[in-house]
Amino acid sequence: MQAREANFDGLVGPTHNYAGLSFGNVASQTNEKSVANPLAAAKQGLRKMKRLADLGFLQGVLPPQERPSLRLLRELGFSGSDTAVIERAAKDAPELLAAASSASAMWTANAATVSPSADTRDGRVHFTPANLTSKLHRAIEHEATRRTLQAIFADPAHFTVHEALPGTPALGDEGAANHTRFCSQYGERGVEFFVYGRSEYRRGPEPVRYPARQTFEASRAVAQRHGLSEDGTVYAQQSPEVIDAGVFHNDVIAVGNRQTLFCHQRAFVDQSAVYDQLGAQLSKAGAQLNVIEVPDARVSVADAVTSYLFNSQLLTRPDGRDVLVVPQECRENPRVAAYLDDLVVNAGPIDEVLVFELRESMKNGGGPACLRLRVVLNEAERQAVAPGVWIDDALFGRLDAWIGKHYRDRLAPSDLADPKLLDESRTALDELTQILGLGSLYDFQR
Ligand SMILES: N=C(N)NCCC[C@H](NC(=O)CCC(=O)O)C(=O)O
Repeated sequence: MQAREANFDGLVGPTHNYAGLSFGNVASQTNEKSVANPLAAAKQGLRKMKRLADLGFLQGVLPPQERPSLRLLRELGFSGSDTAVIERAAKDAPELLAAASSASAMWTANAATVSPSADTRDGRVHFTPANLTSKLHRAIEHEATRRTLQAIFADPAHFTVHEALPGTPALGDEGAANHTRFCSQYGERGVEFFVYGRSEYRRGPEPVRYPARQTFEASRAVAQRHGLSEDGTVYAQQSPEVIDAGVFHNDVIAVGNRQTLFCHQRAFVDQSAVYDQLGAQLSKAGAQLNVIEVPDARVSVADAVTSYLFNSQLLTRPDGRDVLVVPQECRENPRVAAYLDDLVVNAGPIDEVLVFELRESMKNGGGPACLRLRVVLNEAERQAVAPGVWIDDALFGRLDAWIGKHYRDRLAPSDLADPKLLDESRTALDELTQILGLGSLYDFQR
């Protein structure tokens, strides 16, 4: 059956800020306490969506979550009116207020793991929202993510949206950032590639400096509940040394699409065995794996982490050409820029590089690939998606105006103490659900 890949980007929320919440994510730590520009952040992300939609890609949008999360703050013991809760948290535990205020749901590669219907036993598209247990500010996302996915992918004849896995270290799950699907054509049965950072029960190498967020046990559980076949599944361990160098998700060191895996030489434990296994499974699905491996000598892991070369989107255009969507930072690093120039000249599978300015998100460790959730859909499934979330000229115009009306252009860490931010945020989100036609998504609307 014919199918296409859709990308659903997270719309940056009005509380976008730099709180240094992600230990192990170099950009988040480096930019802690710098002043953010939520308006610019949201517009940068929206422009990426618009340009990709203009190029003929199927482009959707996922709404931000309600922040600050009063629910979290109340669960943590702050009480009284909403204003009193925020003022008290700002005074007694600003780090908890920051966690409750993060706009991190914008990185929708961490929203869920998605298996297309061609791969699943029951022929439905399966979604498992990621529990994101590794970080408090992210562990509070999955319930709202599930609600949003259910509102958008509502038809049970086509879609199954699971609960997140239990939130415990043994089952740490970071969603599609550690999952790649290979196939010959999108609508054909594919091979789903799960990359984990550590295993809770099988002894193996582990990073020593920074946390491994994804476990083998979580990856396997997702594959099982999605009803994937053994032939259609490959597991690999991320190299612990690169996690210790700041590669907190696999999508910071590798990206794949259809038959192509674009990755760094040091991405995986026992890398050649990983290629062999992937190649063997993929050949059973009628496709031949093509690996573009970037040598350390040309681009170091440190360069990959600062430029986000591998946090690119590898997309197949409707005319069959493959394009690589990279952040501006790749052009600013001379070694990465030279590598990309050669890649295109050498007439490999990548025909064109598209460069995007995503500085506000990048400063928190979120590149083009972090900002999107891939969902492969056949025509009937595409018809069943809530219609208001597809980016076209009209929706772009409405969202652009909505951002301009509601977002601040400056948000310093001390501004999180301002209770007006909650009202501004709720007013904006209330209007947004009408724009997207998603009904009452948020707690404050219920
Ligand atoms: N690689 C992918 N797919 N996603 C990137 C997620 C970045 C996010 N940053 C943050 O959450 C920083 C928030 C702060 O520090 O304010 C994270 O570390 O989980």
